[in-house]
Amino acid sequence: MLGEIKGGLVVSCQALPGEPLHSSMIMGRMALAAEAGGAVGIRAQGTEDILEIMRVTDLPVIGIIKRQYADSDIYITPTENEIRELLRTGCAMIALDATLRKRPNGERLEDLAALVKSGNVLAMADCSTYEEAVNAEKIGFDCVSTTLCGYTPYSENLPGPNLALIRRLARELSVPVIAEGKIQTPQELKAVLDAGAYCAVVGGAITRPQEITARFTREIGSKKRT
Ligand SMILES: CC(=O)N[C@H](C=O)[C@@H](O)[C@H](O)[C@H](O)COP(=O)(O)O
Repeated sequence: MLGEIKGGLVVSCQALPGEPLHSSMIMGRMALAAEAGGAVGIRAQGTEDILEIMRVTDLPVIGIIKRQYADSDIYITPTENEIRELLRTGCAMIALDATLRKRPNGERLEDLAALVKSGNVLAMADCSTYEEAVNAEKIGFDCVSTTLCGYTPYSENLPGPNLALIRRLARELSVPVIAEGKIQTPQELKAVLDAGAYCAVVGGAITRPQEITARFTREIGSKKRT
């Protein structure tokens, strides 16, 4: 599967409860549109969306489940329960928070990576810093991503993708480095690949129309009706 996504664009099709497009049917259609536009893979949240996307497209799916636990800030595939749910979908890769923060139920990252791999599924490490990505490679993840850079209190929070981090990781790690997070334009997509990313994941700029609309309205001063 990693070979299939090399050098390409993976589109993240996610709408959580409370978002305007929250619907498996709509996420399936988003994925179809992404496929028609040349995407090489889809990242999706929740078993219903993943199954619908796998039903309507031929693209490999990176599956996650976002869930909050009271005893931890980690919410992207936080525990072995979410991994077991994802393994049942047959998705090609499972991504999980690979930060070094305390996990729910005191679970250990290395055990979770091993659980993913025990299902013959690739494990993707969502990281926020260089050190986290190095650790993820060491404990056996198949690829690392910059998904959480700017989303942990201690990581560098830039308005766009962190090109310096991508460049450093691509130079120093052996596993593929996937650029994910804050890629807003085709030019930024090109820039992350030029910085050495193996492939890139773009979400909101393609699949969250409320964010796209807000980027336009901000430019002219919003005339939101009350
Ligand atoms: C931090 C976090 O929770 N990121 C989530 C991870 O799955 C998604 O909400 C993002 O949309 C995804 O990472 C793609 O990023 P962007 O939408 O910026 O292109």
